[in-house]
Amino acid sequence: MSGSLTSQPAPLLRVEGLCQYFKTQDGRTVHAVEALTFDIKRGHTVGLVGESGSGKTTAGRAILRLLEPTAGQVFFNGTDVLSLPSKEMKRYRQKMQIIFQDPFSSLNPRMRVSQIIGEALNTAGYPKGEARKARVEELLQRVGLQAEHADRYPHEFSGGQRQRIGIARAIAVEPDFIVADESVSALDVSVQAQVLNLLGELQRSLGLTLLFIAHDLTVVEYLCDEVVVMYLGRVMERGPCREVYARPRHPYTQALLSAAPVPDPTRKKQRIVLRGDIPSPISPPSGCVFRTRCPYATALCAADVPAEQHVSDEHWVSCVRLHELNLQEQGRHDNAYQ
Ligand SMILES: Nc1ncnc2c1ncn2[C@@H]1O[C@H](COP(=O)(O)OP(=O)(O)OP(=O)(O)O)[C@@H](O)[C@H]1O
Repeated sequence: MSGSLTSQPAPLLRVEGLCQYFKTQDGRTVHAVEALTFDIKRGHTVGLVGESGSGKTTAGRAILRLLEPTAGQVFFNGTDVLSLPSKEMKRYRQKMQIIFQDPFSSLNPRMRVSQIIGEALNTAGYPKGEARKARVEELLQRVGLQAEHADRYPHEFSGGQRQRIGIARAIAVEPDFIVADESVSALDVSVQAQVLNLLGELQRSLGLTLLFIAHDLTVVEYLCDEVVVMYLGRVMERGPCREVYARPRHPYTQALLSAAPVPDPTRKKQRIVLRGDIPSPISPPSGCVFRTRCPYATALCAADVPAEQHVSDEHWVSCVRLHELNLQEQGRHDNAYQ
């Protein structure tokens, strides 16, 4: 969205070495998020992508401290929010909001829209009375609904309208940062596009910083400045969308992009089909977690967890064979022109 900006704003959010484990009933450990590191510049939108089970939702919730992370730090405007006592955290909660995945279960069915949004205004200490009523109406109009919708219950709305109510609730407290968790996936394509446009418009006009959690790579390319690609709890590749989409360097990103539909049918591409299923996060593979499905894996990949390698600008890739694979690609390319 703001990818065309030439100046580089400072990060509003920095996630460092974030780990979120869960214990199963039989005492085993689920490594849902492992050593997650990335940042989001103020006013930027970052897309978090990966297959189902890669840890995206857990990461979003851990960042907002809706879960208590196992390890790591989350700096919001320079403050490590994970180490804040709960009283101080309350103040930060207002600045960091979430739009939930499912517009059907995230709104209390027994509350009118005015109460749902009013509840958010309560937590922000907004005064009651006429001013609040006016604020609710203003928020509804801001998200493309009407003032009279304030008296209705969630079941009286369509999926797209409910999503808009969720967005109004999130922006009611004037946050700086919003996690939007697949906020459009439950909707049909045209409604999805309208909600995406609304999010984009609000991001620009309110100067919001967004973490957009999604399966759909096309949506991320459309909406986001940077992308973080996760697999089995770990980051495989991250960087500016224009760079990662044009030159994906990690075999997993290449496979994901090869499976995404291309809007332009003349841009033909070969689909990379990954073998096997995603392993269990209870016993992730040693070394590179992607190696059991990677077409290029060698014994080297099982040895150590690959360190992130700097490719260009702010483009990082976690693959020990990165340079070797790139040389091979280069060789193929050169041969093709001989
Ligand atoms: N409370 C929990 N207890 C145990 N395991 C959990 C818990 N929450 C998530 N997990 C596991 O953590 C892993 C990551 O789940 P998560 O929902 O974060 O992935 P995701 O990438 O958001 O998937 P999806 O795209 O399907 O929403 C999964 O294996 C999931 O089963």
